[in-house]
Amino acid sequence: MIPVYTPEQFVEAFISRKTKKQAFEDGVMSTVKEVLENIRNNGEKALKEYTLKFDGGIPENWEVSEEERKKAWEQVPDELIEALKKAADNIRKFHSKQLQQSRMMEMTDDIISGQLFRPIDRVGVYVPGGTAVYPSSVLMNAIPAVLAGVREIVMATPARGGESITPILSVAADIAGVHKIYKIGGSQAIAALAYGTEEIEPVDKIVGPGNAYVAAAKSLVFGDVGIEMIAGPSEVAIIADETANPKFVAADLIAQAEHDEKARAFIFSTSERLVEETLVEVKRQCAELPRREIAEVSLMNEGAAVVVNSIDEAFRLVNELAPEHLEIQVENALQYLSKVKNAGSVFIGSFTPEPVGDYFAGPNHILPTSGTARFSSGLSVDDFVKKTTFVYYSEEALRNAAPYIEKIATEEQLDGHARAVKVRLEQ
Ligand SMILES: NC(=O)c1ccc[n+]([C@@H]2O[C@H](COP(=O)([O-])OP(=O)(O)OC[C@H]3O[C@@H](n4cnc5c(N)ncnc54)[C@H](O)[C@@H]3O)[C@@H](O)[C@H]2O)c1
Ligand SMILES: N[C@H](CO)Cc1c[nH]c[nH+]1
Ligand SMILES: [Zn+2]
Repeated sequence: MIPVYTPEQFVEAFISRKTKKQAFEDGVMSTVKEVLENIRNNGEKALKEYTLKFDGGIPENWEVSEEERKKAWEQVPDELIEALKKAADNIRKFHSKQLQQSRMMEMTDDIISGQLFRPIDRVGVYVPGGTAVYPSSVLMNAIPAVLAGVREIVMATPARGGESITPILSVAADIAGVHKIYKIGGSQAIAALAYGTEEIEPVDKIVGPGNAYVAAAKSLVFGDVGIEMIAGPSEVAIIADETANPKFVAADLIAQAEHDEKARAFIFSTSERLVEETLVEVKRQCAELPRREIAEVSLMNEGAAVVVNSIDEAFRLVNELAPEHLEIQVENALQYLSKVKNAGSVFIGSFTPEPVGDYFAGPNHILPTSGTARFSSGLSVDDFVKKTTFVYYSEEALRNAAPYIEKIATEEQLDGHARAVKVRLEQ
């Protein structure tokens, strides 16, 4: 069910910028533009209209009440709470290493410069909830924001038919440290967070994954608010040699494919036998899967199996592809880490399937997709921090620097700039 490509065909179909599909379909873009404009101009009235239209009901209150949040703890099994707490500990531990202190540098005796690190004040985190429930994404979104010191973290997630949200999301929000939860989804949630309504205060930055409507909305509000990235459907690229286990490889391809019909799962192997056995395994394992239809459509339309001549060729293709997730299932896999140039997150060896990272290991699972790992990185504490530079010059220091500054200012024909220096040194 996964089509087989030659390396050249793969490049043409999945990497070439000329053949790359546009990010969002026209229909999605036009719907989202209308939603954003209407909510920006008409606030609550428009937010209710779209929530009813796209999510089938309007909740009594947008915000999940304290009582609902408390009750949620009674509705979630203890073992699930324990699993989430353990995952949260790992995520906290990993992300706490990303924290940076403001720094001051004495360049000379009379020149000081440095950087202030300040948390963003209000952040909106989007947690998808259309076709699956993602408590793990609550943790991944919010824990780095808490560590960065964000004053208020508000979470938005859809509530089907105007009901409350699934209790596990509320529990995960408490574990992570989310301050407010809104029962709003899709592009209407992004509009409400970006522009505010009579009942919802706007935020400074919106982070988190979502479907095409959410992603398109984030791309359009960027500038009015910050965003971390536009995360598209999930992706995995697996590099496997003849020592890899086809059962494991097939399971990992399916694990991404089951997210979304548009998810992309690729295998690059030096072994024709492994590819053949993996394809058979994929068919067998898909048959047992509750989300089988989604996975099958994804693997058939967006998947690829490529037989390569060497592991080096596999890395060349993968580095051009810049996938969200890369699995290396080859002999002595750790040794190949140095060959990775572009990837959101890497999973090394046969016993590190990608779901280890989705749920538990600690690194973030909100990662760049669609080739954007060429120039961007996964969500981190940095996304919630602003870095403000500062400088201090004494009179003596300015006197020493003046000729250089004046020279460049004059070249730029900005005499006012030159004068701002000169005027201080004239007395
Ligand atoms: N990168 C990550 O870390 C990560 C994590 C979890 C999920 N995901 C991805 O997030 C996506 C989740 O998508 P989802 O749909 O399940 O949830 P979602 O919450 O992103 O989207 C659902 C919302 O979309 C809106 N919507 C649906 N159809 C619409 C239409 N025709 N017009 C306008 N609005 C419409 C509705 O308001 C609905 O509430 C998947 O692609 C999944 O792979 C990514
Ligand atoms: N694999 C997804 C990121 O692409 C994250 C996720 C959440 N839950 C399961 N998986
Ligand atoms: Zn996943």
